[in-house]
Amino acid sequence: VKVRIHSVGKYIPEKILTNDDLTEWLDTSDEWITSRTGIKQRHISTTENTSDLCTEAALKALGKVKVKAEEIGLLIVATMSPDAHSPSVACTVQSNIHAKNAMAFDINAACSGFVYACSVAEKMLSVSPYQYALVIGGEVMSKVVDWKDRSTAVLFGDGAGCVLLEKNENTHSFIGENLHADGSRGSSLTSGEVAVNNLLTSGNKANPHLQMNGRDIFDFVIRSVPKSIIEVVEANQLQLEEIDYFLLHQANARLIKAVSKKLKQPIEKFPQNIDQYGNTSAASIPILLDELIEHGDIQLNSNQTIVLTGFGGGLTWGSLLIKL
Ligand SMILES: O=C(O)C1CCN(c2ccc(-c3cc(CO)ccc3Cl)cn2)CC1
Repeated sequence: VKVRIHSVGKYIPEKILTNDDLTEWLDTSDEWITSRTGIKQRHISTTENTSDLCTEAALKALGKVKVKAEEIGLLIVATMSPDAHSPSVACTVQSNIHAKNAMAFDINAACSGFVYACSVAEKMLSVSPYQYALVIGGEVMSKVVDWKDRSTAVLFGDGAGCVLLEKNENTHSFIGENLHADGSRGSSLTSGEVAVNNLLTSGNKANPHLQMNGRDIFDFVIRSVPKSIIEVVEANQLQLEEIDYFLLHQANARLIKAVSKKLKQPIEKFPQNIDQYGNTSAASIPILLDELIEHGDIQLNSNQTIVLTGFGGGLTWGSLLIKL
C-alpha cells in the first residue's frame, strides 16, 4: 500500500510584529535580529489558539481537493503549544471540521513534530480502512515564550500548516526516513514545565516559559542535521544532487546556510521564509511546503524529490525522503 501527499494548506494569524515593533518592548534591534537570525517579522495570534489555527489550515487543505471530512480516518496534530493537555488539539480540530470517523491525537516532538507525525500517520494510514489522514503542525509560540527574555522572544512566531495524506495503489510519496532523539540533552530547550505540587508537596518550582541554550542547540544541529540528511538519501540509493529541495525547519537563516555548505548543495535548494514568520516550531515545514506549492516551485505529482528535516527540543531530529 502506498501513501502520498494529496494536498497542503496553511493558516497564519493576521497580526504582524516587525523587529522594530519589538524594540518598543525589548532591548533589541532590527539589526541584531536580522543579522543573527534572518527574521524580519513574525505573526502573533491575539484571539486564536492553536486549535483554531490548525482548523483553518486543515480546511484550506481539504478545500483544495474534493475530500469530505468523514473520509478522514486519522488526524494527528504536532504541537508544543497546545490549547490544553486535554482535550488534545487534534480532537478539537476533529470536532471543528466534523471528521467524525477520524481517530485523533497530538504528538509533541517540538520542532521535529511534523516529520515525526508524518512518519506515524503514513504507517497508521497504510493499515487503516480509511483513505485519508490529516497531519497538522500548529503552534502559538507567542503564549509559551518569555516576553522578558530577548534572547528567545524575538525568535518565535505563530502559525499552522497541514498536509492531507492519501492511501492509494500506484504512487508512493514516502521513500525513506530516519528519526532520532537524544533525551540526555533535553535540558537545552525546555517549555511548559509542570512541577509536582499536590496535597503532600508544595513549593516545587517549574518554568512554564520556553528556555533555550542557543549555543548547545546550534552545535547539535550543525553536527546532527547534515548526517541525518546524508543518511536518508544514501540509504535509499540516491545522491544529494538528485534532491530538488531540502525543506529544513525554519529555525535560523545562518544555520540553514551552514547546513547547505556542509552538504555542498546550493542555497537555492534550501528555501526559506523565516524572514516572514520567525520560528513556528512544528508548523514551519508544512507552512514552507504550502508556500513552495503556491509559488509553483514544487508541484504534487511532479516526480520531484524533496527531503523534510526537523530538529529541536527533546532533543529530537529527523528527515523524511519524499517523492512527490
Ligand atoms: O547570538 C546568536 O546568533 C543567536 C544564537 C542562538 N540562536 C538560535 C539558537 C537555536 C535556535 C534553534 C531553535 C529551535 C527551536 O525551534 C530549533 C533549532 C534551532 Cl537551531 C535558533 N536560534 C539565535 C541567534
